[in-house]
Amino acid sequence: MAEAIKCRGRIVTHLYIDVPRGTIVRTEDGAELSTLEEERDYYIAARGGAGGKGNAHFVSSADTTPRFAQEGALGEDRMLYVELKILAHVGLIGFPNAGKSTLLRAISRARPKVSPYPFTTLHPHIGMVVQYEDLEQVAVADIPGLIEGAHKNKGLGFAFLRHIERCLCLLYVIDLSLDEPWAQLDCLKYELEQYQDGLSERPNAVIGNKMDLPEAAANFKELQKRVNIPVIPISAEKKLILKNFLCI
Ligand SMILES: Nc1nc2c(ncn2[C@@H]2O[C@H](COP(=O)(O)OP(=O)(O)OP(=O)(O)O)[C@@H](O)[C@H]2O)c(=O)[nH]1
Ligand SMILES: [Mg+2]
Repeated sequence: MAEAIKCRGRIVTHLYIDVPRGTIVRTEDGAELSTLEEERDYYIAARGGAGGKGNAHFVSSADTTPRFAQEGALGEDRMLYVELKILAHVGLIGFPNAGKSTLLRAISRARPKVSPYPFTTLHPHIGMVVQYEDLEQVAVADIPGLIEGAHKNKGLGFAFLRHIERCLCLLYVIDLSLDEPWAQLDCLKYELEQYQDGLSERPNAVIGNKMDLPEAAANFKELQKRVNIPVIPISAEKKLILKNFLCI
């Protein structure tokens, strides 16, 4: 979502927008003015007006200590919209009920709601996950569930797909308790591709969830045969990675 900010340049001083990396600055009608990509990028949101003449300028033999100073001109006054382009490093992509929120709860301190019915998550939740030695953190976004036809704006539709566009890599979360789980993966990728060419091929991995359920093991093996990258078998609910199934 773009956020509106009102900018007023003061006299002489300009007003700079100081925002996180990957922010787009837009006008009220949506035209892009600037993208702030790097750490020290800035955008002059509103220019300050010219300064007035100070007291010293009005010194004369008749008035050696003038108490008068000229006011400067007013600066620009603008309404701009700022939109954060990058939502997270990793986006959790899956059908409703696949266990995305359960997974985010298992790997971070984020607390998105979990329940046994679809469309529990309506807005993205971000969890900060691993803290590496260099203190770099990985932001993982739990994104609302996708359904077939999302690219035609079905279900949560475009809103959902727009969030995915803002993730650097994707984790496809597949519910292994359902028959033919590869159909979930094909459908998810198809919807992403229909929305934007190449989106489904962002750096990605496949997570097979709900491995604690009896029917999941057979489905996992079949899914693994059909995709050309390793599927990671987990139970988000039990906080387990089933290493004996891993084919890495
Ligand atoms: N048995 C089992 N159940 C799970 C597992 N992970 C999630 N669930 C259950 O699946 C249901 C849906 O989980 P959520 O995490 O809410 O699913 P979601 O993908 O976030 O769903 P939406 O928000 O609707 O997109 C809940 O009842 C969870 O308890 C798992 O590893 N094993
Ligand atoms: Mg959810």
